Amino acid sequence: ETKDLVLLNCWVSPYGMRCQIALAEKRVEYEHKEENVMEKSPLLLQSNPVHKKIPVLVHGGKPVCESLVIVQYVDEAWPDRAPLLPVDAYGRAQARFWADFVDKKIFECGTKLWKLKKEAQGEAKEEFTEGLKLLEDELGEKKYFGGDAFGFVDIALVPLMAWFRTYESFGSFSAETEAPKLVAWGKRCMERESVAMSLPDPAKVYELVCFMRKMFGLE
Ligand SMILES: N[C@@H](CCC(=O)N[C@@H](CSO)C(=O)NCC(=O)O)C(=O)O
Repeated sequence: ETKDLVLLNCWVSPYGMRCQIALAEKRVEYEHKEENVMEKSPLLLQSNPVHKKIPVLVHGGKPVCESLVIVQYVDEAWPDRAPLLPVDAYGRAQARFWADFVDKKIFECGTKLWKLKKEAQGEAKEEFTEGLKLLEDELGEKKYFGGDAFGFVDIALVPLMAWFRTYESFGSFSAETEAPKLVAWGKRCMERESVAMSLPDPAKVYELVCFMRKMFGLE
């Protein structure tokens, strides 16, 4: 099982963290291959010729690309334990809707907070904090996004906890002020070993982003 399951990843990627959490929830062993996205390996280029991006899960030599697709694949390939998506069609549709929202309004937007100069950030910052508020409302008083069970939407969003410090710093906002319920939810998720073992130290993420900003001439 271990030899024929490989995750091509990069430790700082919130997308890769999703896959690590899903595999940990399923207690599935796999080989973690760290990629340097500035020097992509032949295996990565061959496994994801379309986007040439990590994460890629290679199962029995067959590549699965796109983090949310990988998480759903993991749920279906190991269906006998730790279900990640709800069983009913409507619950699955809602989970997919919010996971897609997280992609667009949190991570795609969040990237702009550190990749753009202050003056160009305006719209992205608006969209990001608006996204946080909508997620706060969606979570409400629930323990997790799916209710009492940790699941797909939680996995999609929780890598935010490793990036929040970086987004706050370059987006000049306070997570505690903008999204107190999300901060509390993030702490609850971090109590799960599958999450704690998959998320890097936020200070290390911040350090790398500062280095990348210098590399991109943003500082
Ligand atoms: N929609 C995809 C995004 C993956 C991605 O951006 N991967 C980045 C590293 S993490 O920011 C990546 O591989 N970038 C390499 C490149 O853009 O050349 C997913 O959900 O898997």
